[in-house]
Amino acid sequence: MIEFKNIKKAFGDKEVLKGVSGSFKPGKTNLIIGASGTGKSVLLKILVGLVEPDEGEVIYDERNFTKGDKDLRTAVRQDIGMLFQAGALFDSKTVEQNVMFPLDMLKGKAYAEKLDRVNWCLQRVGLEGQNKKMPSELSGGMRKRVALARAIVGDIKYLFVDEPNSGLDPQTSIVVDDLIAEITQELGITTVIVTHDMNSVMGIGDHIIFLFKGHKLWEGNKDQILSTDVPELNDFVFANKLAKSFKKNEDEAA
Ligand SMILES: Nc1ncnc2c1ncn2[C@@H]1O[C@H](COP(=O)(O)OP(=O)(O)OP(=O)(O)O)[C@@H](O)[C@H]1O
Repeated sequence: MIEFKNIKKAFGDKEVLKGVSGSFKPGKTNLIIGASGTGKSVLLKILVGLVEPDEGEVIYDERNFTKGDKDLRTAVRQDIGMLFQAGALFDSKTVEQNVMFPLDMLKGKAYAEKLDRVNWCLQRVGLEGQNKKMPSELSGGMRKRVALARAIVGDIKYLFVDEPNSGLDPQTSIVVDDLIAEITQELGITTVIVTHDMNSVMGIGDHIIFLFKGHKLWEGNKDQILSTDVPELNDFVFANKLAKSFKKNEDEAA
């Protein structure tokens, strides 16, 4: 389980996070949602230690990541897999080399052992036998799956994903979302996804945190979100015209 308590962060005089707390459980896809600029990515970066909070703490299975020493932080980091937008594939490396990259950082593993793990991950994301392909030969959805294989290659406990569907069409997005949710359940890992894609919310939102202007305004699951009476969340959920017209019809029928 990942717990975060009273997280505050400002950049200059701009307070981005104003005391956000919560927890994420294993085997679940946990989503952080909210409008643009509301602090979702900053919270994600604080959780993984890329940004330090001004106040508050992050605890991984009773290990205090914020206050822990270097060894504790290194141990937690080794349990973390990341699939971030900026973490694109290396264009000059093959699929196999890309996925193996995190394992190459760890000393003491034999190549055959690393290759076994890479092949297992590639098979799990539906890319068995694509080892020697170059990223340029793959579709956007396949590249995302390679990045997912790379994120889980290190026998992780926690998976962090920033906007998994950016640049993907709606159908491919669902395939990637479902794959992340299946892997989360199978491996019993704690997955945290930042998104503003309502399809993801409705498809894989086991646990959802809604951020608004630096506060956690609501939390719940995909079955509860449509009947929320929090106006700011309603505006977010029913932001597009199609969803608005559904809502209007439902309200009129009630
Ligand atoms: N390193 C930084 N220095 C200064 N300001 C920053 C920094 N990182 C983030 N911010 C500011 O913090 C605010 C929240 O940014 P964040 O990226 O978390 O938003 P977000 O909710 O993820 O939005 P989006 O959905 O558009 O990605 C923004 O106003 C952003 O400009």
